[in-house]
Amino acid sequence: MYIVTAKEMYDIDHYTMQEIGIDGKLLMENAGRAICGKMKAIIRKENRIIVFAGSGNNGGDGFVIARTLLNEMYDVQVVQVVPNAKIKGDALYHKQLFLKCGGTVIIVEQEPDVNDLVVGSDVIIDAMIGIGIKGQLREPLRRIVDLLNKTAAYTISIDIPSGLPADEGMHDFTAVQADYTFMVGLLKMSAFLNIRHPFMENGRRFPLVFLK
Ligand SMILES: NC(=O)C1=CN([C@@H]2O[C@H](COP(=O)(O)OP(=O)(O)OC[C@H]3O[C@@H](n4cnc5c(N)ncnc54)[C@H](OP(=O)(O)O)[C@@H]3O)[C@@H](O)[C@H]2O)[C@H](O)CC1
Ligand SMILES: [K+]
Repeated sequence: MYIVTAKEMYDIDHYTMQEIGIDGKLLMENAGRAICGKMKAIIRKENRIIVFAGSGNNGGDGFVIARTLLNEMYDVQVVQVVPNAKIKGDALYHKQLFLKCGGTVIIVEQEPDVNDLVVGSDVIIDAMIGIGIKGQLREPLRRIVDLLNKTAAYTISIDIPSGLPADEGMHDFTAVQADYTFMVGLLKMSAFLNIRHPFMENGRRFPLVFLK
């Protein structure tokens, strides 16, 4: 079993893209589809599902997941937690595919009633930030994480619960208390550090799934 730091994961991704030649868009597609395949054991067609998508590639994974679920007739929409200008590169490509497939993207800064959306949902998919997190969560993510942690909806985090530090060295933080976490590629060190214990003590599980 390999457990990697954020830097090691980035090095492996870089090697996969630059040396092997697999395009980043394809890596993202594979990650999102593999997670969807496993997720179907947890979610149901009648569930109202919201994907919270952030600005980086973790958000890109979220757009792939949203499109895959939409195309399989799940009731899913995306809440984008950053302005449009922040979505770039591979994530923007997958956002556009989702929109062209008929998907709905609600942008947090234009939507005052995110709370109402969350209250009316059964499943939250947290694709706001993965291993690219730096320091403590900034607004509006901090407020959204607090909101998600109060909801009764089943919360599934992609790669790591948003806000959880990717590596050692940080102890004061706010993060999503996930009911389930799907890790992308390899197991991340953050899952094995003492810092994750408060998330378990709060009564929510943090199981790991290793996806090749
Ligand atoms: N391993 C694989 O096979 C693959 C993994 N993928 C997924 O990609 C993420 C890592 O993607 P990356 O773009 O490097 O980073 P993130 O999406 O986690 O986050 C970057 C964005 O987050 C913003 N940010 C950073 N710190 C904060 C903070 N404290 N508060 C708020 N926002 C923050 C940052 O914004 P800036 O304005 O600071 O630049 C970034 O926009 C990995 O976890 C996997 O899920 C890929 O799909 C490829 C395959
Ligand atoms: K996440």
